[in-house]
Amino acid sequence: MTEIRLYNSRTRQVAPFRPIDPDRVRIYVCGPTVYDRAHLGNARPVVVFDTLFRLLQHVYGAERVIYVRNFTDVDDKINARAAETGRPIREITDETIGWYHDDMDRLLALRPTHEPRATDYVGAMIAMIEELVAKGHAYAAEGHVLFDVRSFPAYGQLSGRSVDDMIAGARVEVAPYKRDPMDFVLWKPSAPDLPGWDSPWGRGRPGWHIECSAMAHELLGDSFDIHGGGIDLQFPHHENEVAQSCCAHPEGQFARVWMHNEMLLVEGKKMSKSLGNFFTVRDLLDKRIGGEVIRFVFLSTHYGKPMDWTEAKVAEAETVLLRWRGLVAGIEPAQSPAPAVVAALGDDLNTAGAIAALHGLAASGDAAGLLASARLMGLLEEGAGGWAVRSVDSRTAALIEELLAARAAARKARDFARADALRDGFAAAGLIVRDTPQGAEWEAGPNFDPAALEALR
Ligand SMILES: Nc1ncnc2c1ncn2[C@@H]1O[C@H](COP(=O)(O)OP(=O)(O)OP(=O)(O)O)[C@@H](O)[C@H]1O
Ligand SMILES: [Zn+2]
Repeated sequence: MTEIRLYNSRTRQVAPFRPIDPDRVRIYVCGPTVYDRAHLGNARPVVVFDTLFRLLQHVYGAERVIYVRNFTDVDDKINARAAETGRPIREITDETIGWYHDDMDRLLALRPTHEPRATDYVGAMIAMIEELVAKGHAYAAEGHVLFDVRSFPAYGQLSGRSVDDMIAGARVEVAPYKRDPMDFVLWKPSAPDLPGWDSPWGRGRPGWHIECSAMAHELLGDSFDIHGGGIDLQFPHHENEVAQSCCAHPEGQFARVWMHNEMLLVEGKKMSKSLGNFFTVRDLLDKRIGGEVIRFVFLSTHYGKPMDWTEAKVAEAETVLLRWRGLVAGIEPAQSPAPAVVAALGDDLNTAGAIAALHGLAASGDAAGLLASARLMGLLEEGAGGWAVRSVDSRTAALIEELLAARAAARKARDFARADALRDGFAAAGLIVRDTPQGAEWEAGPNFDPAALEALR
């Protein structure tokens, strides 16, 4: 059996991965808060953990891996969005989940085994909080329930900080009802016009951290194999998950391996909604950058390293994928992926090394091996062609858009000679253009010649 070695953020070491039960390999990954389109940074953990999911399925069997990724559908940001727009919360969260599925499907990410919505698990959260209060790890105060961090000596171990350092360094919310400034909210009161559930502490709603602890426990049990998410969640979110879960269920150990993807950066800073320096996955797809291209760019960098998004990386991915798609056209995939590719992935998900191995297969002319191995990484999938790698590179796509705009302008100006010349030029270049009520749609025909378009400028 292929050995998988993973870097565990908890122990800060790479170690061989041994599932608790090889017939039920269990992963939990923190999913999105659903009030807006996913930005490109949010897609990085999706692609990273999808690749891990595929590798585990390959090694242990597709039916033996249980992958849970939640939707946080109760949150202040969602309430704020509902207040701004006057729309019902459920409508906003349903719509956002639909967008998330559409966008992540385009990145060739498999749907997880379970995608729990937090609001379906509030009963389990209340039960867990009651357990924590009963065991002396939490206390109720002014309609809130707080976790008592001093009651859990291992608090801070995951992120490598002591409670005293945290207080000194962190921006903590001081509140009169907290015994210690680091104590965090498990439950809080809810105003009558906001979502709320009846509980032993009055009508209220859960804190964010308890959601993941409760859903992971319901779906995966006291102990499971891998917990993932972005490094930005390591503290406080994951630290708090550990504290809640280990104190409520001391017979288990919660997650054995913690994996954190590094951030997608924009000019050295984390891409994030709060900084406003983001663009969405949808923005890229609308620019006709293929989902497969986006996936390839992510896989070109190890998940543990910060990365930038650049036009050059997109162009490189397009070139490689187009060449590979040409090589494997009409070829049946080999029985199994190449050992070098599996070994690279097993080496703490060394996706850059796996891509280097794919280049080796392409160079040696092993198209069947290339196809089987690329598919293990979610690349060169059949049927994905239409929206996977697109048929033209981004520079050509931009030129086509420019020429279509020029044709529209010519028509508007009643310059029919120019409009007709463009129409004939498109046909001569093998570009199929259809006029629709939403505007012009185009497709590269079988004899498409991008060079012929240049002359139309
Ligand atoms: N720039 C980024 N690069 C990589 N992963 C990211 C980035 N930003 C967020 N993530 C990850 O995306 C996932 C979804 O997180 P969540 O929905 O909480 O994002 P968010 O808080 O809305 O984003 P933001 O941080 O932009 O406000 C988490 O696993 C988080 O770690
Ligand atoms: Zn979480």
